[in-house]
Amino acid sequence: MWIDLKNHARRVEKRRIEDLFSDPDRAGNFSVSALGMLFDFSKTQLDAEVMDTLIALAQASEVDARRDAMFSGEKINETEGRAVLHTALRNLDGGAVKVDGEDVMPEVLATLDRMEALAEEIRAGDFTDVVNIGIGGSDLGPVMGVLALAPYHDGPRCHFVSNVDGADIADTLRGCDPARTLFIVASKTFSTIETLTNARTAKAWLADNNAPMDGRFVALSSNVPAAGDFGIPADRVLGFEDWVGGRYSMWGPIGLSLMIAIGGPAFRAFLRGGQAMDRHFCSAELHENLPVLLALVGIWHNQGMGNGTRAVLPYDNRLMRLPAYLQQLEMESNGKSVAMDGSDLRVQSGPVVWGEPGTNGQHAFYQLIHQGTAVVPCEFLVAAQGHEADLTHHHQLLVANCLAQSEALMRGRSLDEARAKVADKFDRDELERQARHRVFPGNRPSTTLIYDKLDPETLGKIIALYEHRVFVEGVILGVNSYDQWGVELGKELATALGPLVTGEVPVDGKDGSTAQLLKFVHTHAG
Ligand SMILES: O=P(O)(O)OC[C@H]1O[C@](O)(CO)[C@@H](O)[C@@H]1O
Repeated sequence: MWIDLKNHARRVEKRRIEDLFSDPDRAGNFSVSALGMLFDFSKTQLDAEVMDTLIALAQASEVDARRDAMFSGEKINETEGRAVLHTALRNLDGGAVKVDGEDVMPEVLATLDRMEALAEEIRAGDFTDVVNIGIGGSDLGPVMGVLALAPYHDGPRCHFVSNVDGADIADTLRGCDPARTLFIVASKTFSTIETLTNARTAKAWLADNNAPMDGRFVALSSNVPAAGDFGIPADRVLGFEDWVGGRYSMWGPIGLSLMIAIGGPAFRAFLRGGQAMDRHFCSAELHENLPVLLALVGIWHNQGMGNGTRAVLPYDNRLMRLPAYLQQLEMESNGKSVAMDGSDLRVQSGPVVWGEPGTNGQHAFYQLIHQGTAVVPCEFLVAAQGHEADLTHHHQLLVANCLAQSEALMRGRSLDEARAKVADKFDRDELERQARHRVFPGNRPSTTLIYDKLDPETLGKIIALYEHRVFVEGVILGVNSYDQWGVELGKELATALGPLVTGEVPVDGKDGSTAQLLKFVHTHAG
């Protein structure tokens, strides 16, 4: 079937996407509306035959069966021997979920209640600032969510420190009052060097400012003993199980900073949004299933058309960290070249994901998207409504820009149109040269996800949509989307290089480049 996909790509490559709209039903046939959102993928080269192949691919990969296995607590993360049940964290009223025969829901719901009580205590206390210290999945979800739901904030200010670069914590703490700042140490393993280093610095900052440590730290971790060793008592630790992957963890304790910012009821609305997407994913037919369709469009572009990257372009400024969040979600999950069974992957691994919010990206990298030689499939996201009732003209302009971009990518501008644009400015010879620079090839694919308004429930739906998209793409590629062995080697080498950087250990046996860089550090570090 991979061959069929390539053959389809060859069949359609010269065709104009625009021409496909001579079929008056195209927009309706190549879009799906569910849960208050519309996913339009009609501005792509997909046609009924390609769709048949993609659906057949999903069926042959047993997406349905794998999905059911995931939701029922089977250990589908085979390389780590773990179940994958972040969905249980938002299963507010969905009944039992069993792992090794035991229902995990009573513990999940009790933890959610504890989390809410703690969040309310912090919101009602006299903290002005809350600093979440975490990295990767223990940072990107909460930071993305806190920015996304700014209109719902009524708690203390939330900051996020992730980078081991001392600049991150120093710049953050400069604006905080030691007497009124609470630290959240978010680390599933409680062993991540960046997070522990920052947490120790936070502790020292309190001590240096004669502020008590008591009641000033909360830990979010699966490793309660390690949090205890750090000095955070068990009653200030919110735990979660190993069946919640780091990049899928913002629905549970790791989302505490978001809950502190927006309050328990709004956080539960976020969970309800995720749960609604789970139900849709589990019940809708493949050809009407939002996550499946988003995944199939991704597979088509990445594997069929051979596009190595995809851009995520939210026309929603508060989703400014969504591209970064999706980079981890998608690239840590599906950036693999070994299949689940240990064999070499016979297709490309998942694509590079990147992006920026519109309209800012338009004034930065859209030049390449429109006129560069590589085709970058674009995924637009936009709300029908903004939050700023007195600034509707801004929102209308934002929407117009979003729609204009997908139209421009598809239509392009022909040489004749370009000539007409500049005909009165140049003489005949110069006109030809100038016109060529103003040609847009067009025929560049994009999809648009449009929703009512970015409220907590909608954010929950969008994030769960992308999570399941990654899962479906992973199943079709044949990889394990839930491990991340590719991050290990760098961590090991950084630990080994530490004493070489400090000079405790001589630089022996290193490659010439690394040795030269170390030498520069030693002579310039001051
Ligand atoms: O929450 P932890 O255990 O500190 O891990 C942070 C991040 O590090 C990784 O393990 C590797 O980058 C991510 O998967 C994870 O989100």
